[in-house]
Amino acid sequence: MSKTAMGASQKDFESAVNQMKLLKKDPGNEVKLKLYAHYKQATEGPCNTPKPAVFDLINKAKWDAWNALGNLPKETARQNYVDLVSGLSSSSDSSSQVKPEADRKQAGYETLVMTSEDGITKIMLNRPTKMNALTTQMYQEIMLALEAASKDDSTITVLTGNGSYFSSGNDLTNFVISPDELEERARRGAILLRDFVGCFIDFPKPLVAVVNGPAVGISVTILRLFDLVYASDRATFHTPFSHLGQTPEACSSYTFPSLMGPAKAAEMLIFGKKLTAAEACARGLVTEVFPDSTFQKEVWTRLKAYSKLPRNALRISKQMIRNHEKEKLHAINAEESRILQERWQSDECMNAIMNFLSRKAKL
Ligand SMILES: CCCCC/C=C/CC(=O)SCCNC(=O)CCNC(=O)[C@H](O)C(C)(C)COP(=O)(O)OP(=O)(O)OC[C@H]1O[C@@H](n2cnc3c(N)ncnc32)[C@H](O)[C@@H]1OP(=O)(O)O
Repeated sequence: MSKTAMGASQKDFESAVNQMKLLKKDPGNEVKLKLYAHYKQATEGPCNTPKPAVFDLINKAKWDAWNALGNLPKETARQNYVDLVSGLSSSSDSSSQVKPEADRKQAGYETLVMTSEDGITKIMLNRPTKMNALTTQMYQEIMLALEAASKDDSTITVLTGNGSYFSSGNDLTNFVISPDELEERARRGAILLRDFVGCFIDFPKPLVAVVNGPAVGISVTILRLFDLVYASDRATFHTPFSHLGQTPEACSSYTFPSLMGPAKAAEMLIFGKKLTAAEACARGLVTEVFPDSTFQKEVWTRLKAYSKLPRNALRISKQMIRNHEKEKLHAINAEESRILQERWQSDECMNAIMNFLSRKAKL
């Protein structure tokens, strides 16, 4: 359907709304937000509801999209909605029976690649030239991806990295800010960290880390919140918090001592000892280590077999194992985030980051 001088009729609009309900292919978050915004504008006019809280990510993204339409007339919003749906329907009509890889990829993420196939949703960190260092945008996209994965019809969710690293942890340029912004940014950083870790604590389905290479910082500490951790023998596990003037996060101040004993946990979390994959496996942080040459093949064969197990049984068993600790983990997460909010404003932390950025220090 194309634009006419009269614009789309109410009947065209209603038919587009019905067509959307029949759409088989997920159009991705970006398009869904546009559709939502134009639907609201067409039916209710300019955005008229209070802005959701900053950590209510999904409702805030929806509100932002609607609010961005300003005073766009209802008729124009109706026409835009009809055009958007028409574009989606024709592209899904022309899709072939066997979907190519690009089609299975879900749109709407800039820093991740998210795919769903064979009962497995894979979230791949996708900043290989920066060793998958985690930017603010990436933390937010991972939360959105986990939220989507928790509701899709897959059995297992996997997090992995593209390129040679699993992840080099927090992107240290997240802290490159002027001194007058520091307090506010530290406050927002602590909220983001708490919400990010909270998504892993609450994730309802079996969650698997496919650790394809070295892992640093938060990409190590978060692993204890996964149900399976498979590692290549090329992977290393490094938490250099003290070197950075920082302190443990992702509940590791509690989970690591309970997993490996306080003496071994101290070696990692206080003194920054880097572990090989075999050492991490011996300490219970990693489930199994595979030779790098056969890593992907062996791991994905295993996961495809697991994904055929009864979905609800897997989910309920995961929740039974995890639920005992949930409340405690949320409390620890909040406390660790609060302590880091202070640390990020310390001279020790600022100096360490400046050293990294001026290349005086590398881990
Ligand atoms: C909301 C906030 C939540 C905060 C939660 C807190 C978490 C704490 C942590 O995660 S602490 C861990 C922080 N990570 C680091 O300290 C790692 C820093 N990086 C390095 O030491 C090295 O880059 C390396 C050892 C990971 C890899 O070294 P290598 O020599 O192999 O490669 P390069 O250094 O040349 O890296 C290639 C480019 O990638 C950039 N980069 C890598 N990691 C990070 C990072 N963590 N932050 C920012 N940038 C990173 C690196 O700068 C290179 O970029 P360039 O090509 O533009 O120079």
